[in-house]
Amino acid sequence: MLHVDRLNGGYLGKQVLHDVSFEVKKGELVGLIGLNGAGKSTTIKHILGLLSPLSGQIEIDGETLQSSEKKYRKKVSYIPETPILYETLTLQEHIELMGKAYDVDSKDLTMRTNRLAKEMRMEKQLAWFPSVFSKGMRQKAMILCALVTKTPLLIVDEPFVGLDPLAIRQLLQLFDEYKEDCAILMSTHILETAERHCDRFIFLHQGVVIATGTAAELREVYRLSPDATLDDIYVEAIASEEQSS
Ligand SMILES: Nc1ncnc2c1ncn2[C@@H]1O[C@H](COP(=O)(O)OP(=O)(O)OP(=O)(O)O)[C@@H](O)[C@H]1O
Repeated sequence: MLHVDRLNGGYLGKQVLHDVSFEVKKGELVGLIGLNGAGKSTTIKHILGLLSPLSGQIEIDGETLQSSEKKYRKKVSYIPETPILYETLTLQEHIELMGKAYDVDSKDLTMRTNRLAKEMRMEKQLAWFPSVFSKGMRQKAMILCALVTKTPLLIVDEPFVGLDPLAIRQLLQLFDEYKEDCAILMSTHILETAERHCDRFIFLHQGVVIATGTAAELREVYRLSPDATLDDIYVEAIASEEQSS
């Protein structure tokens, strides 16, 4: 669903990503893991088309920004780490705006909204303005806005910050359903949760992909015992990278 091929990118005068290649297939929830400053958000900004690559290609469900910007943008939705909401629109109006932007059939939109609002315990809040939302409610609002679109690719940046334990569990269940016919790329530092719910992992270090695979595959790569956690694997990956550089 998502193919990132030899991506070199970053900001004006500062290359951050070096030959980054990976893919996320339909049916997968893939964890993008890296230290602070590793380049996770920069990778996400490139996939969302907010930054232009120096070289390389990004394809979502057969489309690139070059082949058709409009089609490409409709194939990806995004849950940002920091909620961005319009203070003059209710949550319901935010969702309607998303529906229009992504051409979601109005019946489907109503059905998805009702269901997701119920599951995320946000039914009452549909009529509220963001100014009266708690931090967690703002985050849940962003989640609802992204999930109603049902795009082939969902990108999620640190989704658990500010959510209560029940909401985290509900969100992970929603991800499980969402990925049945879509793909999800999730950046997170919460390795314990990632280990339990992600199908595969991409380790990004100093703008370079140093390893990809399932937890079992990565344990083999780093010759770790079968009970090594993702945390152990990640620490080993960084140590061996720093030793060899
Ligand atoms: N707007 C910007 N202009 C220039 N450099 C930037 C900009 N944003 C980030 N960077 C740099 O790009 C590099 C990668 O940052 P990025 O935000 O992608 O890291 P990250 O992996 O998402 O980190 P974190 O886990 O802390 O969120 C860092 O060296 C950072 O200083």
